[in-house]
Amino acid sequence: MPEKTYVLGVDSSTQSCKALLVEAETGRVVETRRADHPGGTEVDPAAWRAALEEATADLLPRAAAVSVAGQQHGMVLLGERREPVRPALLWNDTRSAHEAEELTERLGGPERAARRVGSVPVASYTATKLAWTRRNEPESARRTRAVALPHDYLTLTLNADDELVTDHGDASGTAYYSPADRAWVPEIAEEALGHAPRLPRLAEPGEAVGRTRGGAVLAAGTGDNMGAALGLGLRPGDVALSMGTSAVAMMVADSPAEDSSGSVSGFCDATGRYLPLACTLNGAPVMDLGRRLLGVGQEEFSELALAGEPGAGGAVFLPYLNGERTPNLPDATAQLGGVVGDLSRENLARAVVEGLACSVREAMDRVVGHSGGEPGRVLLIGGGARSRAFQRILAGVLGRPLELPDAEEFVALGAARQAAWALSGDEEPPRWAAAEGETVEAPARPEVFEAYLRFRETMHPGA
Ligand SMILES: Nc1ncnc2c1ncn2[C@@H]1O[C@H](COP(=O)(O)OP(=O)(O)O)[C@@H](O)[C@H]1O
Ligand SMILES: O=C(CO)[C@@H](O)[C@H](O)COP(=O)(O)O
Repeated sequence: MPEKTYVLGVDSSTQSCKALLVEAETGRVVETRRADHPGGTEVDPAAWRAALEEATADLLPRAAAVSVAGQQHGMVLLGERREPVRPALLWNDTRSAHEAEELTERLGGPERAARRVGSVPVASYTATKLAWTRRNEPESARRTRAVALPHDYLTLTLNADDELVTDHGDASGTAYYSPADRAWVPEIAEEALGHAPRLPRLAEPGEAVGRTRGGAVLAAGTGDNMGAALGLGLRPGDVALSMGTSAVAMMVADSPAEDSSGSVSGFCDATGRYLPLACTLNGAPVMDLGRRLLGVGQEEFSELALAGEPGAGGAVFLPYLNGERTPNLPDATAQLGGVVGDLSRENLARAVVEGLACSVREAMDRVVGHSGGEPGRVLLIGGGARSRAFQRILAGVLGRPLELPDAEEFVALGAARQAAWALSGDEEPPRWAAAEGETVEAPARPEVFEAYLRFRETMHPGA
Protein backbone atom coordinates (compact mmCIF):
# COMPACT_ATOMS: atom_id res chain seq x y z
CA MET A 1 0.00 0.00 0.00
CA PRO A 2 1.42 3.45 -0.88
CA GLU A 3 2.56 5.66 2.05
CA LYS A 4 0.02 8.30 3.10
CA THR A 5 0.93 11.98 2.75
CA TYR A 6 0.32 14.19 5.81
CA VAL A 7 0.09 17.95 6.19
CA LEU A 8 0.35 20.00 9.38
CA GLY A 9 -2.07 22.81 10.25
CA VAL A 10 -1.41 25.16 13.15
CA ASP A 11 -3.71 27.56 14.98
CA SER A 12 -1.66 30.03 17.03
CA SER A 13 -4.63 31.74 18.68
CA THR A 14 -4.92 33.96 21.70
CA GLN A 15 -4.95 31.33 24.43
CA SER A 16 -3.01 28.47 22.90
CA CYS A 17 -1.25 26.91 19.95
CA LYS A 18 -3.02 23.90 18.42
CA ALA A 19 -1.54 21.61 15.78
CA LEU A 20 -3.29 18.97 13.66
CA LEU A 21 -1.59 16.34 11.51
CA VAL A 22 -4.02 15.63 8.70
CA GLU A 23 -4.17 13.25 5.72
CA ALA A 24 -3.56 15.45 2.69
CA GLU A 25 -5.96 13.54 0.46
CA THR A 26 -8.99 13.25 2.73
CA GLY A 27 -8.62 15.87 5.49
CA ARG A 28 -8.84 13.15 8.16
CA VAL A 29 -7.21 14.32 11.41
CA VAL A 30 -4.69 11.76 12.69
CA GLU A 31 -2.91 13.60 15.54
CA THR A 32 -3.66 16.65 17.72
CA ARG A 33 -1.31 18.66 19.96
CA ARG A 34 -1.72 21.80 22.07
CA ALA A 35 0.51 24.18 24.07
CA ASP A 36 -0.62 27.14 26.17
CA HIS A 37 0.09 30.81 25.50
CA PRO A 38 0.63 33.39 28.25
CA GLY A 39 -2.34 35.59 29.20
CA GLY A 40 -2.59 39.35 28.76
CA THR A 41 -2.96 41.67 25.80
CA GLU A 42 0.80 42.14 25.37
CA VAL A 43 2.86 39.00 24.69
CA ASP A 44 6.51 38.29 23.84
CA PRO A 45 6.45 36.59 20.38
CA ALA A 46 9.16 34.22 21.71
CA ALA A 47 6.41 32.63 23.85
CA TRP A 48 4.35 31.88 20.72
CA ARG A 49 7.41 30.45 19.06
CA ALA A 50 8.10 28.20 22.06
CA ALA A 51 4.45 27.01 22.04
CA LEU A 52 4.65 26.36 18.28
CA GLU A 53 7.81 24.31 18.75
CA GLU A 54 6.27 22.34 21.62
CA ALA A 55 3.02 21.63 19.76
CA THR A 56 4.68 20.62 16.48
CA ALA A 57 7.95 18.95 17.64
CA ASP A 58 6.97 15.38 16.76
CA LEU A 59 4.49 16.27 13.97
CA LEU A 60 6.53 18.55 11.74
CA PRO A 61 8.99 15.79 10.72
CA ARG A 62 6.01 13.71 9.50
CA ALA A 63 4.44 16.49 7.40
CA ALA A 64 4.99 17.11 3.68
CA ALA A 65 3.62 20.65 4.04
CA VAL A 66 2.78 23.04 6.88
CA SER A 67 0.77 26.22 7.40
CA VAL A 68 0.33 28.50 10.41
CA ALA A 69 -2.89 30.45 11.00
CA GLY A 70 -2.81 32.98 13.84
CA GLN A 71 -4.78 35.47 15.88
CA GLN A 72 -5.36 38.55 13.70
CA HIS A 73 -4.07 42.13 13.96
CA GLY A 74 -1.27 41.66 16.57
CA MET A 75 1.63 44.10 16.09
CA VAL A 76 5.00 42.33 15.92
CA LEU A 77 7.81 44.88 15.57
CA LEU A 78 11.06 43.40 14.24
CA GLY A 79 14.49 45.03 14.47
CA GLU A 80 17.63 44.91 12.35
CA ARG A 81 18.24 41.19 12.96
CA ARG A 82 14.53 40.27 12.80
CA GLU A 83 14.38 40.20 16.62
CA PRO A 84 11.16 41.40 18.32
CA VAL A 85 11.70 45.02 19.44
CA ARG A 86 9.01 44.89 22.17
CA PRO A 87 6.24 42.49 23.20
CA ALA A 88 3.47 42.21 20.60
CA LEU A 89 0.30 44.22 21.22
CA LEU A 90 -2.70 41.97 20.59
CA TRP A 91 -6.04 42.44 18.82
CA ASN A 92 -7.80 42.86 22.20
CA ASP A 93 -5.50 45.59 23.52
CA THR A 94 -7.51 48.82 23.46
CA ARG A 95 -4.79 51.33 24.35
CA SER A 96 -4.70 52.65 20.77
CA ALA A 97 -8.40 53.67 20.69
CA HIS A 98 -7.45 57.35 20.41
CA GLU A 99 -5.03 56.62 17.54
CA ALA A 100 -7.87 54.71 15.80
CA GLU A 101 -10.00 57.85 15.89
CA GLU A 102 -7.11 59.93 14.60
CA LEU A 103 -6.44 57.49 11.75
CA THR A 104 -10.11 57.49 10.73
CA GLU A 105 -9.99 61.30 10.63
CA ARG A 106 -6.77 61.34 8.60
CA LEU A 107 -8.25 58.91 6.09
CA GLY A 108 -11.11 61.38 5.52
CA GLY A 109 -13.79 60.02 7.88
CA PRO A 110 -15.49 56.62 8.21
CA GLU A 111 -16.80 56.36 4.64
CA ARG A 112 -13.47 57.09 2.98
CA ALA A 113 -11.56 54.98 5.49
CA ALA A 114 -13.80 51.99 4.75
CA ARG A 115 -13.23 52.47 1.02
CA ARG A 116 -9.45 52.84 1.39
CA VAL A 117 -8.61 50.09 3.88
CA GLY A 118 -11.80 47.99 3.84
CA SER A 119 -12.91 48.84 7.39
CA VAL A 120 -13.30 51.76 9.76
CA PRO A 121 -10.20 51.36 12.00
CA VAL A 122 -10.70 50.50 15.67
CA ALA A 123 -8.05 49.83 18.32
CA SER A 124 -7.64 46.19 17.19
CA TYR A 125 -6.09 47.19 13.86
CA THR A 126 -2.29 47.07 13.55
CA ALA A 127 -1.87 50.58 12.10
CA THR A 128 -3.34 52.15 15.25
CA LYS A 129 -0.84 50.20 17.38
CA LEU A 130 2.04 51.51 15.26
CA ALA A 131 0.84 55.07 15.90
CA TRP A 132 0.50 54.35 19.63
CA THR A 133 4.09 53.04 19.72
CA ARG A 134 5.44 56.06 17.89
CA ARG A 135 3.71 58.40 20.33
CA ASN A 136 4.43 56.52 23.57
CA GLU A 137 7.60 54.52 22.88
CA PRO A 138 9.49 56.46 20.21
CA GLU A 139 12.65 54.40 20.78
CA SER A 140 10.81 51.13 19.97
CA ALA A 141 9.35 52.77 16.86
CA ARG A 142 12.78 54.03 15.80
CA ARG A 143 14.36 50.55 16.16
CA THR A 144 11.65 48.89 14.07
CA ARG A 145 12.76 47.73 10.62
CA ALA A 146 9.86 45.40 9.70
CA VAL A 147 6.29 44.91 10.93
CA ALA A 148 4.75 41.46 10.97
CA LEU A 149 1.52 39.85 12.18
CA PRO A 150 1.62 36.91 14.61
CA HIS A 151 1.23 34.29 11.88
CA ASP A 152 3.82 35.98 9.63
CA TYR A 153 6.35 35.99 12.44
CA LEU A 154 5.82 32.29 13.18
CA THR A 155 5.93 31.38 9.49
CA LEU A 156 9.23 33.28 9.25
CA THR A 157 10.69 31.16 12.05
CA LEU A 158 9.87 28.05 9.96
CA ASN A 159 11.11 29.41 6.64
CA ALA A 160 14.55 28.13 5.59
CA ASP A 161 14.77 31.02 3.08
CA ASP A 162 14.21 33.58 5.84
CA GLU A 163 11.71 35.53 3.73
CA LEU A 164 8.97 37.48 5.54
CA VAL A 165 5.65 36.62 3.83
CA THR A 166 1.97 37.10 4.63
CA ASP A 167 -1.38 36.46 2.94
CA HIS A 168 -4.19 38.78 1.89
CA GLY A 169 -6.53 37.57 4.67
CA ASP A 170 -4.38 38.58 7.61
CA ALA A 171 -3.01 41.65 5.77
CA SER A 172 -6.59 42.95 5.49
CA GLY A 173 -6.72 43.42 9.29
CA THR A 174 -3.83 45.88 9.43
CA ALA A 175 -5.56 49.09 8.15
CA TYR A 176 -2.54 49.63 5.89
CA TYR A 177 -3.86 47.27 3.20
CA SER A 178 -6.57 47.82 0.58
CA PRO A 179 -8.95 44.86 0.03
CA ALA A 180 -10.30 46.58 -3.11
CA ASP A 181 -6.80 46.78 -4.67
CA ARG A 182 -5.52 43.64 -2.91
CA ALA A 183 -2.30 45.57 -2.11
CA TRP A 184 -0.52 47.25 0.80
CA VAL A 185 -1.07 50.96 1.38
CA PRO A 186 2.48 51.41 2.74
CA GLU A 187 2.16 55.16 3.28
CA ILE A 188 -0.34 54.51 6.09
CA ALA A 189 2.18 52.29 7.91
CA GLU A 190 4.91 54.85 7.28
CA GLU A 191 2.87 57.75 8.63
CA ALA A 192 1.81 55.73 11.69
CA LEU A 193 5.33 54.56 12.60
CA GLY A 194 7.25 57.68 11.57
CA HIS A 195 9.32 55.89 8.93
CA ALA A 196 8.69 53.23 6.28
CA PRO A 197 8.89 49.72 7.75
CA ARG A 198 9.48 46.66 5.57
CA LEU A 199 6.18 44.85 5.11
CA PRO A 200 5.87 41.14 4.36
CA ARG A 201 5.57 40.02 0.74
CA LEU A 202 1.91 39.29 -0.07
CA ALA A 203 1.50 35.68 -1.17
CA GLU A 204 -1.37 34.64 -3.43
CA PRO A 205 -3.98 32.12 -2.23
CA GLY A 206 -2.66 28.56 -2.36
CA GLU A 207 0.94 29.67 -2.95
CA ALA A 208 3.90 27.65 -1.67
CA VAL A 209 6.06 30.37 -0.15
CA GLY A 210 9.16 28.34 0.72
CA ARG A 211 10.32 25.26 2.60
CA THR A 212 11.09 24.43 6.20
CA ARG A 213 14.61 23.42 7.20
CA GLY A 214 13.39 19.81 7.12
CA GLY A 215 12.19 20.25 3.52
CA ALA A 216 8.39 20.50 4.04
CA VAL A 217 6.48 22.86 1.75
CA LEU A 218 5.49 26.04 3.57
CA ALA A 219 2.14 27.71 2.85
CA ALA A 220 1.61 31.41 3.57
CA GLY A 221 -0.67 30.84 6.56
CA THR A 222 -3.51 33.28 7.33
CA GLY A 223 -5.56 34.93 10.08
CA ASP A 224 -7.35 32.54 12.43
CA ASN A 225 -10.83 33.49 11.22
CA MET A 226 -9.81 33.01 7.56
CA GLY A 227 -8.41 29.64 8.64
CA ALA A 228 -11.73 28.71 10.25
CA ALA A 229 -13.68 29.68 7.11
CA LEU A 230 -11.38 27.46 5.02
CA GLY A 231 -11.56 24.60 7.52
CA LEU A 232 -15.37 24.76 7.58
CA GLY A 233 -15.64 25.08 3.81
CA LEU A 234 -17.95 28.06 4.47
CA ARG A 235 -20.49 28.47 1.65
CA PRO A 236 -22.26 31.65 0.45
CA GLY A 237 -25.14 32.35 2.85
CA ASP A 238 -23.60 30.36 5.73
CA VAL A 239 -22.83 32.26 8.93
CA ALA A 240 -20.00 30.95 11.12
CA LEU A 241 -20.06 31.99 14.77
CA SER A 242 -16.75 31.43 16.54
CA MET A 243 -16.63 31.44 20.33
CA GLY A 244 -12.94 31.74 21.21
CA THR A 245 -11.33 34.52 23.24
CA SER A 246 -13.20 36.78 20.83
CA ALA A 247 -16.70 36.11 19.57
CA VAL A 248 -16.92 36.36 15.80
CA ALA A 249 -19.71 36.26 13.22
CA MET A 250 -18.57 35.88 9.60
CA MET A 251 -19.78 35.06 6.10
CA VAL A 252 -17.99 34.65 2.76
CA ALA A 253 -18.59 37.24 0.03
CA ASP A 254 -17.53 38.01 -3.52
CA SER A 255 -16.70 41.67 -2.90
CA PRO A 256 -15.11 43.72 -0.08
CA ALA A 257 -17.48 44.92 2.66
CA GLU A 258 -16.48 48.63 2.95
CA ASP A 259 -18.99 49.22 5.76
CA SER A 260 -18.85 52.90 6.75
CA SER A 261 -20.93 52.28 9.90
CA GLY A 262 -17.85 50.48 11.26
CA SER A 263 -19.88 47.43 12.35
CA VAL A 264 -18.46 45.04 9.80
CA SER A 265 -14.76 44.47 9.17
CA GLY A 266 -14.04 44.16 5.46
CA PHE A 267 -11.50 41.35 5.43
CA CYS A 268 -10.22 39.12 2.64
CA ASP A 269 -10.46 35.35 3.06
CA ALA A 270 -7.71 32.84 2.26
CA THR A 271 -9.08 31.79 -1.15
CA GLY A 272 -9.26 35.06 -3.09
CA ARG A 273 -12.72 36.02 -1.85
CA TYR A 274 -13.82 38.22 1.08
CA LEU A 275 -14.83 37.65 4.69
CA PRO A 276 -17.13 40.31 6.18
CA LEU A 277 -16.90 39.81 9.92
CA ALA A 278 -18.05 41.34 13.20
CA CYS A 279 -15.88 40.63 16.21
CA THR A 280 -16.37 41.24 19.91
CA LEU A 281 -13.52 41.48 22.41
CA ASN A 282 -15.36 39.27 24.91
CA GLY A 283 -16.07 35.67 23.95
CA ALA A 284 -15.64 32.46 25.96
CA PRO A 285 -13.69 34.19 28.82
CA VAL A 286 -17.04 35.73 29.83
CA MET A 287 -18.18 32.22 30.86
CA ASP A 288 -14.78 31.65 32.51
CA LEU A 289 -15.47 34.69 34.70
CA GLY A 290 -18.97 33.44 35.50
CA ARG A 291 -17.75 30.05 36.67
CA ARG A 292 -14.90 31.61 38.68
CA LEU A 293 -17.34 33.89 40.47
CA LEU A 294 -19.62 30.96 41.23
CA GLY A 295 -16.71 28.68 42.13
CA VAL A 296 -17.68 25.90 39.69
CA GLY A 297 -16.21 24.10 36.68
CA GLN A 298 -17.41 24.41 33.07
CA GLU A 299 -19.92 21.54 33.27
CA GLU A 300 -21.49 22.73 36.49
CA PHE A 301 -21.65 26.31 35.24
CA SER A 302 -23.48 25.10 32.16
CA GLU A 303 -25.93 23.12 34.31
CA LEU A 304 -26.54 26.13 36.56
CA ALA A 305 -27.26 28.38 33.56
CA LEU A 306 -29.66 25.81 32.09
CA ALA A 307 -31.44 25.56 35.45
CA GLY A 308 -31.95 29.35 35.54
CA GLU A 309 -35.18 30.86 34.14
CA PRO A 310 -35.22 32.37 30.63
CA GLY A 311 -34.75 36.08 31.30
CA ALA A 312 -32.73 35.27 34.46
CA GLY A 313 -35.45 36.65 36.75
CA GLY A 314 -34.85 40.14 35.30
CA ALA A 315 -31.03 40.16 35.63
CA VAL A 316 -29.26 41.49 32.52
CA PHE A 317 -25.52 41.35 31.84
CA LEU A 318 -23.46 43.45 29.42
CA PRO A 319 -20.32 41.30 28.94
CA TYR A 320 -17.84 44.07 28.06
CA LEU A 321 -15.05 42.85 30.36
CA ASN A 322 -12.16 44.29 28.37
CA GLY A 323 -13.81 47.24 26.65
CA GLU A 324 -15.72 46.34 23.48
CA ARG A 325 -15.34 46.55 19.72
CA THR A 326 -18.88 45.56 18.59
CA PRO A 327 -20.26 48.04 19.53
CA ASN A 328 -17.15 50.22 19.64
CA LEU A 329 -16.85 50.99 23.38
CA PRO A 330 -13.11 50.62 24.07
CA ASP A 331 -13.37 51.93 27.65
CA ALA A 332 -16.48 50.02 28.69
CA THR A 333 -16.56 47.52 31.55
CA ALA A 334 -19.09 44.75 32.20
CA GLN A 335 -22.37 45.63 33.93
CA LEU A 336 -24.99 43.57 35.71
CA GLY A 337 -28.42 45.14 35.97
CA GLY A 338 -31.85 44.14 37.23
CA VAL A 339 -30.44 42.47 40.35
CA VAL A 340 -33.01 41.69 43.03
CA GLY A 341 -32.58 40.39 46.56
CA ASP A 342 -33.39 36.78 45.69
CA LEU A 343 -31.06 36.54 42.66
CA SER A 344 -30.11 32.86 42.59
CA ARG A 345 -26.83 31.27 41.48
CA GLU A 346 -28.77 29.70 38.61
CA ASN A 347 -30.11 33.04 37.42
CA LEU A 348 -26.72 34.70 37.79
CA ALA A 349 -25.16 32.01 35.57
CA ARG A 350 -28.11 32.38 33.17
CA ALA A 351 -27.70 36.16 32.99
CA VAL A 352 -24.00 35.81 32.12
CA VAL A 353 -24.67 33.31 29.32
CA GLU A 354 -27.67 35.27 28.02
CA GLY A 355 -25.56 38.46 27.93
CA LEU A 356 -22.89 36.66 25.93
CA ALA A 357 -25.48 35.18 23.57
CA CYS A 358 -27.05 38.63 23.03
CA SER A 359 -23.70 40.16 22.19
CA VAL A 360 -23.13 37.36 19.63
CA ARG A 361 -26.60 37.97 18.19
CA GLU A 362 -25.76 41.64 17.79
CA ALA A 363 -22.53 40.79 15.91
CA MET A 364 -24.39 38.31 13.70
CA ASP A 365 -27.24 40.76 12.95
CA ARG A 366 -24.68 43.30 11.79
CA VAL A 367 -22.93 40.91 9.39
CA VAL A 368 -26.17 39.42 8.05
CA GLY A 369 -27.74 42.90 7.75
CA HIS A 370 -24.73 44.07 5.76
CA SER A 371 -24.94 41.05 3.42
CA GLY A 372 -28.54 42.00 2.68
CA GLY A 373 -29.78 38.39 2.65
CA GLU A 374 -31.34 35.84 4.95
CA PRO A 375 -28.75 33.56 6.54
CA GLY A 376 -28.66 29.92 5.53
CA ARG A 377 -26.87 27.60 7.96
CA VAL A 378 -25.58 29.07 11.24
CA LEU A 379 -22.53 27.11 12.41
CA LEU A 380 -21.10 27.41 15.93
CA ILE A 381 -17.39 26.64 16.53
CA GLY A 382 -14.57 27.49 18.99
CA GLY A 383 -13.77 26.43 22.57
CA GLY A 384 -16.86 28.10 24.07
CA ALA A 385 -19.12 26.20 21.63
CA ARG A 386 -18.63 23.14 23.88
CA SER A 387 -20.91 24.68 26.52
CA ARG A 388 -24.39 23.06 26.30
CA ALA A 389 -25.84 26.11 28.03
CA PHE A 390 -24.31 28.47 25.51
CA GLN A 391 -25.53 26.35 22.59
CA ARG A 392 -29.13 26.23 23.82
CA ILE A 393 -29.34 29.79 25.08
CA LEU A 394 -27.79 31.15 21.88
CA ALA A 395 -30.23 29.15 19.72
CA GLY A 396 -33.07 30.73 21.75
CA VAL A 397 -31.69 34.27 21.54
CA LEU A 398 -31.09 33.90 17.76
CA GLY A 399 -34.49 32.28 17.30
CA ARG A 400 -33.02 29.82 14.81
CA PRO A 401 -31.35 26.40 14.85
CA LEU A 402 -27.60 26.16 15.25
CA GLU A 403 -25.37 23.55 13.64
CA LEU A 404 -22.48 22.18 15.65
CA PRO A 405 -19.95 20.67 13.25
CA ASP A 406 -18.56 17.61 14.99
CA ALA A 407 -14.87 18.16 14.24
CA GLU A 408 -12.86 20.47 16.48
CA GLU A 409 -10.18 23.07 15.78
CA PHE A 410 -11.41 24.41 12.45
CA VAL A 411 -8.69 27.07 12.33
CA ALA A 412 -5.93 24.44 12.41
CA LEU A 413 -7.93 22.30 9.97
CA GLY A 414 -8.16 25.27 7.58
CA ALA A 415 -4.42 25.81 7.90
CA ALA A 416 -3.90 22.13 7.09
CA ARG A 417 -6.14 22.52 4.04
CA GLN A 418 -4.08 25.52 2.94
CA ALA A 419 -0.89 23.43 3.40
CA ALA A 420 -2.39 20.62 1.28
CA TRP A 421 -3.37 23.21 -1.34
CA ALA A 422 0.18 24.63 -1.48
CA LEU A 423 1.55 21.08 -1.72
CA SER A 424 -0.76 20.17 -4.62
CA GLY A 425 -0.04 23.30 -6.68
CA ASP A 426 -3.73 23.16 -7.80
CA GLU A 427 -5.93 26.17 -8.60
CA GLU A 428 -8.42 25.33 -5.84
CA PRO A 429 -8.09 24.01 -2.28
CA PRO A 430 -8.47 20.21 -1.96
CA ARG A 431 -12.05 18.96 -1.65
CA TRP A 432 -12.38 17.50 1.82
CA ALA A 433 -15.67 16.14 3.17
CA ALA A 434 -17.58 18.81 5.10
CA ALA A 435 -17.92 18.15 8.84
CA GLU A 436 -21.28 16.68 9.83
CA GLY A 437 -22.86 17.73 13.06
CA GLU A 438 -25.71 17.97 15.48
CA THR A 439 -28.43 20.62 15.21
CA VAL A 440 -29.44 22.49 18.38
CA GLU A 441 -32.91 24.00 18.61
CA ALA A 442 -34.54 25.96 21.44
CA PRO A 443 -37.71 28.07 21.86
CA ALA A 444 -37.18 31.62 20.51
CA ARG A 445 -36.55 34.24 23.25
CA PRO A 446 -36.80 37.64 21.55
CA GLU A 447 -37.61 39.25 24.93
CA VAL A 448 -34.13 38.37 26.24
CA PHE A 449 -32.46 40.28 23.41
CA GLU A 450 -34.88 43.20 23.80
CA ALA A 451 -34.08 43.48 27.53
CA TYR A 452 -30.36 43.42 26.71
CA LEU A 453 -30.71 46.23 24.15
CA ARG A 454 -32.81 48.32 26.58
CA PHE A 455 -30.21 47.95 29.35
CA ARG A 456 -27.39 48.76 26.92
CA GLU A 457 -29.19 51.88 25.75
CA THR A 458 -29.47 53.02 29.38
CA MET A 459 -25.76 52.42 30.03
CA HIS A 460 -24.36 53.46 26.63
CA PRO A 461 -26.93 55.62 24.82
CA GLY A 462 -26.64 55.42 21.05
CA ALA A 463 -23.97 52.66 21.02
N1 LIG B 1 -17.00 23.34 27.90
C1 LIG B 1 -16.71 24.64 27.85
N2 LIG B 1 -17.60 25.58 28.30
C2 LIG B 1 -17.34 26.88 28.25
N3 LIG B 1 -16.17 27.39 27.78
C3 LIG B 1 -15.24 26.51 27.31
C4 LIG B 1 -15.47 25.11 27.32
N4 LIG B 1 -14.36 24.50 26.80
C5 LIG B 1 -13.49 25.50 26.49
N5 LIG B 1 -14.01 26.71 26.80
C6 LIG B 1 -13.39 28.04 26.68
O1 LIG B 1 -12.97 28.26 25.36
C7 LIG B 1 -11.89 29.22 25.35
C8 LIG B 1 -10.80 28.74 24.42
O2 LIG B 1 -11.35 28.61 23.15
P1 LIG B 1 -10.43 28.70 21.86
O3 LIG B 1 -11.34 28.63 20.67
O4 LIG B 1 -9.34 27.69 21.94
O5 LIG B 1 -9.81 30.18 22.05
P2 LIG B 1 -8.68 30.94 21.22
O6 LIG B 1 -8.79 30.40 19.81
O7 LIG B 1 -9.05 32.37 21.32
O8 LIG B 1 -7.36 30.66 21.87
C9 LIG B 1 -11.42 29.35 26.81
O9 LIG B 1 -11.86 30.60 27.34
C10 LIG B 1 -12.11 28.15 27.50
O10 LIG B 1 -12.38 28.36 28.87
O1 LIG C 1 -9.59 40.38 16.19
C1 LIG C 1 -10.13 39.37 15.79
C2 LIG C 1 -10.84 39.36 14.49
O2 LIG C 1 -10.88 40.60 13.85
C3 LIG C 1 -10.09 38.12 16.64
O3 LIG C 1 -11.02 37.18 16.20
C4 LIG C 1 -8.69 37.57 16.68
O4 LIG C 1 -8.37 37.01 15.41
C5 LIG C 1 -8.48 36.57 17.81
O5 LIG C 1 -9.23 35.42 17.67
P1 LIG C 1 -9.46 34.24 18.72
O6 LIG C 1 -8.20 34.03 19.49
O7 LIG C 1 -10.63 34.62 19.56
O8 LIG C 1 -9.77 33.05 17.84
